[in-house]
Amino acid sequence: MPTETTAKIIDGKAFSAKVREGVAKDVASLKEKHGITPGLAVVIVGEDPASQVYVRNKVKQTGETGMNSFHFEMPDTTSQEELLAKVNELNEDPAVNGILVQLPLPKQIDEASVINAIAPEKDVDGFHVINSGLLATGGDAMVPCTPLGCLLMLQDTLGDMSGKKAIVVGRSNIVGKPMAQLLLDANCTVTIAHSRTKDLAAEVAQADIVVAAVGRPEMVKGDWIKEGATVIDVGINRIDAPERGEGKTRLVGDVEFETAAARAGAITPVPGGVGPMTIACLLKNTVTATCRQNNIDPDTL
Ligand SMILES: NC(=O)C1=CN([C@@H]2O[C@H](COP(=O)(O)OP(=O)(O)OC[C@H]3O[C@@H](n4cnc5c(N)ncnc54)[C@H](OP(=O)(O)O)[C@@H]3O)[C@@H](O)[C@H]2O)C=CC1
Ligand SMILES: Nc1nc(=O)c2c([nH]1)NC[C@@H]1CN(c3ccc(C(=O)N[C@@H](CCC(=O)O)C(=O)O)cc3)C=[N+]21
Repeated sequence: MPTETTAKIIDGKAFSAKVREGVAKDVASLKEKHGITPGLAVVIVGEDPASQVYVRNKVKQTGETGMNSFHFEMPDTTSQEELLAKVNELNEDPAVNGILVQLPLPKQIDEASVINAIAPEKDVDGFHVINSGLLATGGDAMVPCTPLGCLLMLQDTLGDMSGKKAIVVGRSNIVGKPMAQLLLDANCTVTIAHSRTKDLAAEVAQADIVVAAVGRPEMVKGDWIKEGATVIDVGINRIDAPERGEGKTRLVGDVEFETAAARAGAITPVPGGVGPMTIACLLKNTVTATCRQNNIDPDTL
C-alpha cells in the first residue's frame, strides 16, 4: 500500500523568497540612508560541477537583492599561497563586505588556514574559529548559513522550542555542530549523533525535532521518526535515476522522504528545503556584516 503524506511540507523555496525580500529592503535602505551598497565576494577553486550550480545561484540572487556580487574562479592547480593572496586582497577591499570561499578545496590547500585567513567580520559563512568560538560562548557571531536557515524554518514551524528533544545527525563543523549549538540556545535538549552512535534508530525515535546532516542518501528511515516530529533534511545527494531515462540523476536528502512524511508533523523536501534557505541566509549575513562594519544598527534600516 502506498504511504500517504500527512506532514506539512515546509516550503524552503517560498520561505527563502521572503527572506530575500527582507534582504532587498535592507539593501535599499543601506543605499538610501547610508550610501552603502553591500558587496559579496565568492571564490571558487576548481571545477566541481555541483559547486558551480550553487555558485551560479548565489551570484544571481545576490544581484537580485541589489547587492554587488564579485565572482572569482581559480584553477584547481591554485596553490595555497595564491588563494591566501586572493583572500588578503578581498579582506582589504572596502567594496567587499562578505567573503565566501567555496568548500571543499583541492587537496594541496589546507582548508582551515584559508578559512581563518578571512577577516572574521567578513566571514559570512561563519566558519572562522573566532565566529565558531563566539557562537559557542553566546557572543555576536556570524552564524553559519545552513544551520541558520534550518533554525528559521524550525522557528516558523514550531514557534517556541523550549524543552523539546532535538537530535542532530552529523557533527561537522559547518552543519552539525553549529546546528546543535543553535538548538541548545533555543532551549532544546540536544543529542548529537554520528557514525559511532550505537542505536541511531532508537535515538531518532525519541526526538521531537530531527535534523539530518549526514551526506548519505535516505539513511534516516521513515519508521524511525516519532509521530508528529518536525524533520529538517539538510542532505543533498545526487543519485542515479534510471526510471527517468538512461544516465539521468535526481537529488535526494538524507531522510527517506515518503515514509518519513507519513509520520512527521512537518518535513522539508529536497530539493526546495534547506538549500534555498542557505543561500538566503548567506545574503542576510552579508547585510549583517555590512551593518557591523559600518556601526549601523540593523533595526534602524
Ligand atoms: N542544504 C545545504 O545548503 C547544505 C547541504 N549540505 C549537505 O549536508 C550533508 C552533510 O554535510 P556535511 O556536514 O558537510 O558532511 P560531513 O561529511 O562533513 O559530515 C557528515 C557527518 O555525518 C556523520 N555520519 C556519517 N555516516 C553516518 C552514519 N552511518 N550514521 C550516523 N552518522 C553518520 C559523520 O560522522 P563522523 O563525524 O563520526 O564521521 C559526520 O559527522 C551532505 O549531504 C551535504 O551535501 C551541506 C552543506 C550545505
Ligand atoms: N564555503 C561554503 N559555504 C557553503 O554554504 C557551501 C559550501 N562552501 N560548499 C558546498 C555547500 C553546499 N551548499 C548548498 C547551497 C545551496 C544549495 C541549493 O540551493 N540547493 C537547491 C537545489 C540545487 C540543485 O538543483 O542542484 C535545493 O536544495 O533546492 C545546495 C547546496 C552550500 N555549501
